[in-house]
Amino acid sequence: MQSGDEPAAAVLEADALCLRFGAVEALKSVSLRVAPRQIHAVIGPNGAGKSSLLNCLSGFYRPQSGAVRFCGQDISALVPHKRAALGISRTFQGIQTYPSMTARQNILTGYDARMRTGLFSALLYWGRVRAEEEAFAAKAERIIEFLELEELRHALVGDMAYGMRKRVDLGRALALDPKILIMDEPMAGMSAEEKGDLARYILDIRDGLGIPVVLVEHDMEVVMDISDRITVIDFGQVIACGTPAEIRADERVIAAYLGGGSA
Ligand SMILES: Nc1ncnc2c1ncn2[C@@H]1O[C@H](COP(=O)(O)OP(=O)(O)OP(=O)(O)O)[C@@H](O)[C@H]1O
Repeated sequence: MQSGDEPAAAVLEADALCLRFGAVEALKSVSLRVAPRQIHAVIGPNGAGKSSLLNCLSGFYRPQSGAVRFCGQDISALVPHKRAALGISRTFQGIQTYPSMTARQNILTGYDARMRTGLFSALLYWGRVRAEEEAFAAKAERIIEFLELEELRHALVGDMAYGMRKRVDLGRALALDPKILIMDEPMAGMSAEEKGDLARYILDIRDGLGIPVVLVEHDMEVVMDISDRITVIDFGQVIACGTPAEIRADERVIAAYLGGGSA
């Protein structure tokens, strides 16, 4: 685990984001900085603005003001697939896998966004396409090993238990060769055992792959166990940011949760 000290450089940074939906102020000047090799959780009661923040980071929502920076570059104007191509990968609530495809095929779909060779040049440079495909197949195999999916490599995802489907979904997100991984409620709907497994993979993603993770999660036990840093949002505002120990002792956080949070 990292210390609670503010690190020098941020991989991903939100700076004073303001997001409105009509009269609803979903985010009121929200800032966040994710350091290298950091698991950074975003928590808060229902409707606090957590998913809105993730959507601003990955480009699905465009805040009215504020900026999003990735490795120092202002990416506020970039659409989601351009952010993905830079290395900002994301998993969503629920399942994003294709049920009629195998685990391996699903993971390979993650590479589609990275294929450098377009259709026209593919016709001209068949060899280059083959080389690219072989490289992706080798990488997919490493992800299969990393996520311990060897025995399910050729199994149809639609036949798998929920936790395994979520694991394949994570594999698809890792196929992007991300420089950061954003996860929206990854533990939702999982059994205690599945949560334990996923928590271990998230820690391995940080420690083994060196990829920082931003996650929104309602399971406080998991959040407190695996996070290096936690940002707490309430009514669209950051009310606290610190280590799990600091957040646990924070009076505003306790009040926000006891005062009506169901998270
Ligand atoms: N696309 C949208 N259109 C209109 N209002 C929205 C939209 N997305 C979010 N909101 C509103 O913005 C506020 C913040 O919602 P958001 O989903 O970000 O909260 P949350 O913290 O993720 O909640 P939960 O934990 O319940 O998922 C809420 O009042 C919500 O109704």
